[in-house]
Order: sequence, then C-alpha cells, then structure tokens
Amino acid sequence: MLPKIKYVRAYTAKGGGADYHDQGAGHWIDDHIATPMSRYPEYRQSRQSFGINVLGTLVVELEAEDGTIGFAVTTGGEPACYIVEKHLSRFLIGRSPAEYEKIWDQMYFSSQYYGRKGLVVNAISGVDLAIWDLLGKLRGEPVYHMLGGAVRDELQFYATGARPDVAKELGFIGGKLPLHHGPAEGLEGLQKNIEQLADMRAKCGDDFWLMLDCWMSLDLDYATRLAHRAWNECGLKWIEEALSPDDYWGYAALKQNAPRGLLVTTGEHEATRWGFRMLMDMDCCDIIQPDVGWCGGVTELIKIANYADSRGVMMVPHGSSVYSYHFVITRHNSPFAEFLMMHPGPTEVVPMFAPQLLGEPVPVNGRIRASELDKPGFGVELNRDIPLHRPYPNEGH
Ligand SMILES: C[C@H](O)[C@H](O)CC(=O)C(=O)O
Ligand SMILES: [Mg+2]
Repeated sequence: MLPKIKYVRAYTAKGGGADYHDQGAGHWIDDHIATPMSRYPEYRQSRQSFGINVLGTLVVELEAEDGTIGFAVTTGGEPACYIVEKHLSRFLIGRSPAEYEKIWDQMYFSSQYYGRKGLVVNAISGVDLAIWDLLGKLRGEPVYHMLGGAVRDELQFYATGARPDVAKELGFIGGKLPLHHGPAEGLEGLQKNIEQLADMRAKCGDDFWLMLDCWMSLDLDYATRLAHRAWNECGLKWIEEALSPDDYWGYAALKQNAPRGLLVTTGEHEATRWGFRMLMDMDCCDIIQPDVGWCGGVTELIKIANYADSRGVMMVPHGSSVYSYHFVITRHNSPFAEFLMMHPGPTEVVPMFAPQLLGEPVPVNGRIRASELDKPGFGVELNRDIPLHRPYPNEGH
C-alpha cells in the first residue's frame, strides 16, 4: 500500500517560471505581440500592460505520510492557492495518490458550478500533476513509464520565439513566431506581418518550418487573408490560435478557408475532454495543442490524447516543460514537441520554467533523449531559493 497524502500546500511565486509571460523589460515575449486587446492602442505595445502576468505561478506541494513530496507548477497564483487549499484539499488529505481518477472527478465536479475552464482547471491541473509527481516518487518511476513508456528514443522540438533563424542554428526542426500586428492595425499591419515572415523565410531558407502564433488576436476574415498570403508568399507551415478559443464555428470555417496544405492549430486555452471533443467533432483544426498545466493535468490529457488518436488528429502540447515531455514521449500522435525560448533575445536555450525548477532538461541540438527523463516523478525539484508565499493555509496544514 502506498502512503497516503498528509499535507497539501499551495504557494505563489513571481518572476517567470510557469507564468512564463512574467518576464523583465525588453524580453521578446512582451514586444508588441498581437492580442485580442490590441484593438485598444494603449494595450498594444505590452501584454503586461493589460495584466498578462497578473496571476503568477501556482506551486502545489503534496506531502505523503512517509515525508515524500510531490509537487507541480502552473499558472494561477494567489486565487488558485485559495481554490487548492480551501476547496480541493478535502479530496486529497488522507487519500492515496494512486486514486487519481476518482480524485480528478471529485475536484472537477465539485467545482463545476464555478469552474469548468480557465483558472479552476489550472488549479485542478496543478494538483493532478503534483499527484503524478508524488506517485512517481513513491514508486521510484518516471511519469512516462507510468504512462506506458517511450515510443521513441528522443523528443524532437520546434522553438517558439522571435528568432527562428537562431533556432535553426541551434538544431530545432522549426520556429514559431509571434504575430505582431492585429486587425486594428489594418492593411499596413497585415503587410508588416507578411514582411516580417518573409524576412525570416529568407534567413531560414526554404526547408525550415515556420509557424505563426496569433494568440487569439484575429477575426475570420483577417485570419483567412493572412493564411493565404503567408502560405503563398512565405511557405507557412501552420497558423496557430488565430481566433478566440470560444469561436469553434470560426475555427471550423478557417480550416475550410485555409489553403490546402497549411495546418490550422489551436487548443492551448482549451480545457478538458469536453472542450477538445468540441474542437475535434467540429473539425476546427489539424493539430490540437493542449497545455498539460491548463487542460486538466495528465489524467485529463490521457482522455484528450486518446480521443485525438482515435480520430487521427495530431496532438502537440503547448509549452509546459517536463509536464509535456513525459507525455509526448509516450504518444505516437505527438511526433514532436514545443520548446518555448525563454531567453530574452531569444538567442540561447535556457530552461523553460527557470528559475522555479531544478534539474529541468533542455534540448541539445533540438532534442532531449528519453533517458534524460529517467528520474522518479517528473524528475525535477522545486527551487526553494526563490520566494514562495503561502496565502491560505488549509486546516490540515
Ligand atoms: C508567443 C505566444 O504569444 C505566447 O506567448 C506563447 C504561445 O502561445 C505558444 O507558445 O504557443
Ligand atoms: Mg500558442
């Protein structure tokens, strides 16, 4: 019998890490990136100006009766701490981490009346990842072993950041650029978007994948025009998250309208098996991109991935560092993974969730070997030198 969970603790942390938009001035990730808020000129230059980094990181720590600690990080900050400590902890204390299915079900359905997506599911995801970490640490097994084992020897990565040309030199298989100008900047903005992409195509050569991340900023008409020009003039591989995550009808139309061969991708702000079922049943995209720290955790991602597999849909999770790596290595329908370049330039490979995780593997020549994941749980430790704040201790302490 495994030791039971004795303590549940939820902390917040600031300064990068799982809340990867919380970076210092001059970072590429906050440099005039198109967003749904770009229609307001005062919020166009910086995403931090409208509060993209307002939540911070949520750290969930579960301590078992024998003192073993499992933990996970995701976004959600102080409000997510409240949900974990004051609501979800009741489903954890005194329970075995091997009961992850029932625990997930209880967390989700007890919070459904105020949850279902967004912050609450981030909090549930953080708890679920901490459970899997604890389970792996108690069993002395990496999470990917518990998920069925590796289906290939290494992970291959594309890089997200403003410098696909540097990503190519660093050995990545492709580069995903942020889109800089949204519909409010008119035809001039559209032209600038195409010129930036064309410039990158010239720098990277013809056979390197180039993708555009539109971070929910476009409307269907703009997205269709952009897709055609970017495909015809620059050989774009995929157009990502062009529309609001709620606009399933728009995504279905975009997939119909897009040039044959260009992939439509979305899902990083979608959650649960029901949200992804909607995307797939409505034929909204070619690749789904759940974030394991936001979609419901590993327990839910198994269901999402199996449904995608049964429909022949590719699943390439969004960011999420080790939480994604341990999953992707086990799936045939996840042939490659994303690496978010968190160097400000970004001209170097640095750990995605630095400084919060210790022992986080990074791609070398665009790859991580499966054997690098061979440590119990998710194979990382919490960096306790960073300031951690615990705002709402539960009664069990
Ligand atoms: C670069 C994008 O705007 C965003 O910050 C990250 C993202 O959507 C992705 O990695 O995908
Ligand atoms: Mg994205």
